[in-house]
Amino acid sequence: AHWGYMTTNGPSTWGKDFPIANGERQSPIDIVTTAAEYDSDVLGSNALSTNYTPESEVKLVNNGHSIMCQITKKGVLTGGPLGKDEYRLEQFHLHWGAEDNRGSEHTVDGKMYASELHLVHWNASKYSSFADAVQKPDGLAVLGIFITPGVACNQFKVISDNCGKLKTSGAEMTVDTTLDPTLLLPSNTSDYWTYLGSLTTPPLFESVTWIVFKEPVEYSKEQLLALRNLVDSDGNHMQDNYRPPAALKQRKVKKTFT
Ligand SMILES: NS(=O)(=O)c1ccc(CCNC(=O)Nc2ccc(Cl)cc2)cc1
Ligand SMILES: [Zn+2]
Repeated sequence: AHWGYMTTNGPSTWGKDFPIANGERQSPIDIVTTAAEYDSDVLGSNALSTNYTPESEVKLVNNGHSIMCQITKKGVLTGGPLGKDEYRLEQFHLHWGAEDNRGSEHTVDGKMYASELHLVHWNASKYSSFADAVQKPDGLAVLGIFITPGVACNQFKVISDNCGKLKTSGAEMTVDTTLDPTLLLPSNTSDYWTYLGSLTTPPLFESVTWIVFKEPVEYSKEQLLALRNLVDSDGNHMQDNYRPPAALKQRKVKKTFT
């Protein structure tokens, strides 16, 4: 059966088809803030920098386990733990709960946020495509942004206002409006945790340099409700589409702030 988030096909069953689920660098993790190591050279050498070109139209897909925005413009992430390598923005998507008390994949000292936004990039300095990079240990970089209920996020409106038209799995649509991925980021992009991990959904490849921002962004209750009204590939409400934290094993989490 297709993997999902229900009892019958959820995270505890993924190891059957994807044995790497119990690997050495799986994601997400619980970020234990006191154990994270301040690493000035992650910060010192060159600050993390994003250079995104605003999308002139927004391509949305309900892929059966999340809502995804496919990026067509050139967008580059570099610096920080990525060094000089340039990572190209490929897509972004989210994970969320049925209620505000859960929904993020990474947790901070055990605290779960209502949702988590993932901006997925692939290493264009070393590989020729996303598919080529997706299985390489330094192939991907994902920005993790925590979402908390509050004021509406204007840049996210194009997604939340169109969830109703993307109800069923496989639904796609192109919205003729601009979207600047930079405006989906928190105001403070200097303070983050970073560690080596994996895709948080099957195929769970251990190819991701994770960069999780400390500062959450706010979405309105209505915007969070719009996500919960999406329907997954089994015809159920797409909710609680998050993987719980995996074992840290022999890894260190670094932080850029004291
Ligand atoms: N939640 S997340 O941000 O960790 C995350 C980001 C990206 C994916 C990509 C899934 N898609 C994929 O794996 N595609 C693929 C697989 C094999 C080949 Cl050979 C080619 C393409 C999954 C989770
Ligand atoms: Zn994700």
